[in-house]
Amino acid sequence: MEQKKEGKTLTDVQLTRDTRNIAIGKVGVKDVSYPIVVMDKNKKFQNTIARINMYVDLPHHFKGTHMSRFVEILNKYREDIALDKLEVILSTMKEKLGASNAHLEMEFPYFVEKKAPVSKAKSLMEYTCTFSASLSDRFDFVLGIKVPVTSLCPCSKELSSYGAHNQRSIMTVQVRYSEFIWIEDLIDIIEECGSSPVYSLLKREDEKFVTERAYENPRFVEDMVREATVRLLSMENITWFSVEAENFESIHKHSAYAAIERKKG
Ligand SMILES: Nc1nc2c(ncn2[C@@H]2O[C@H](COP(=O)(O)OP(=O)(O)OP(=O)(O)O)[C@@H](O)[C@H]2O)c(=O)[nH]1
Repeated sequence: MEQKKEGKTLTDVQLTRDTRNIAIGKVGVKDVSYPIVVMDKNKKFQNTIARINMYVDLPHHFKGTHMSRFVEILNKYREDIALDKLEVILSTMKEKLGASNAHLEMEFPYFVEKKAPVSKAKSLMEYTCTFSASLSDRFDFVLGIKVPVTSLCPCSKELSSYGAHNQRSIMTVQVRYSEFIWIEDLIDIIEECGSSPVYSLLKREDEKFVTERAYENPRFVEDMVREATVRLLSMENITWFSVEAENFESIHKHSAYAAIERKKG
C-alpha cells in the first residue's frame, strides 16, 4: 500500500514485480536478539534472550518480502512461552507474508542449577539450546542442546605410565519427539555419555572426585555418541535424533569428532 510522507510517496518497493522468474526458498530476518520465555522444570519458566532467525519463501513475481512484519509478529508473542507459540507464530508469518512455508530458529542460553558432586555446592550452568521449527503443510519442531562434558582418552590411559589426555568436549543433541521432553532431562542423559559432566563450581573435594571419575570412565568420541544413541533409542517418545561429539583435543590442534543420526519407526 502506498503512503505519503512530507509530500513524498512512500512506494512499497517490495510489492513491485520481479521479472527474473526466480522464487526464493528462504528470506527474512537473521540474528534478531529478543527476550523469550522458556519452560523450566523447577521454576516453571525462565526468561532468556534468544538470537532469532525468521524466514519465509517468496514467490518469483515479488521483488521483496516485508521485513518489518517478522519483528511485528515476534513482538506480539513476546510475553508468551516461546514453545507454546511456535506454531501460531509460523502460521502468522505465512499469513502476513503470503508465504507457503515459514521457518523459525531460536538459539538461547538456558540456565540449570547444578550441585557439585561431593560438596553439593550449588551453581548455575549455562547450556546453549535451539528451537528449530517450520510450517509448510505440517508443523515440524526440533529441540537442540549443546552439552559440555569432560572426555578422557581410553587409548592414552592404556598407553601412558602417568595420566591420560583429557579435554572439554561438546555433545550436540537434536531431537524430534511425540511427547514433551524437558531440556533438563535431555541434559542429564547426555551428561552420562562423557567421562564426567562439567560444572560451574567445584570445591577441592569435587575436583578430586571429577578427576578420578573421568579417569575411571575413559571415552572416545565414538563411545560418547554410541552411549547417547543407546539412551535415545530407549526413549519411546523420541521419534528422531542426531547426536554429535567434538573433543577439543588437548594433545592436537584439531578436534576429534563423531556423529550419529537415527529416525525411528
Ligand atoms: N525486502 C527487503 N527489505 C529490506 C531489506 N533491507 C532493508 N529492508 C527494509 O525493511 C523495511 C520494512 O519493509 P516492510 O515490512 O515492507 O515495511 P512497510 O511497508 O512499512 O510495512 P508493511 O506495510 O507491513 O508492508 C523497509 O524499509 C525495507 O527497506 C532487504 O534486503 N529486503
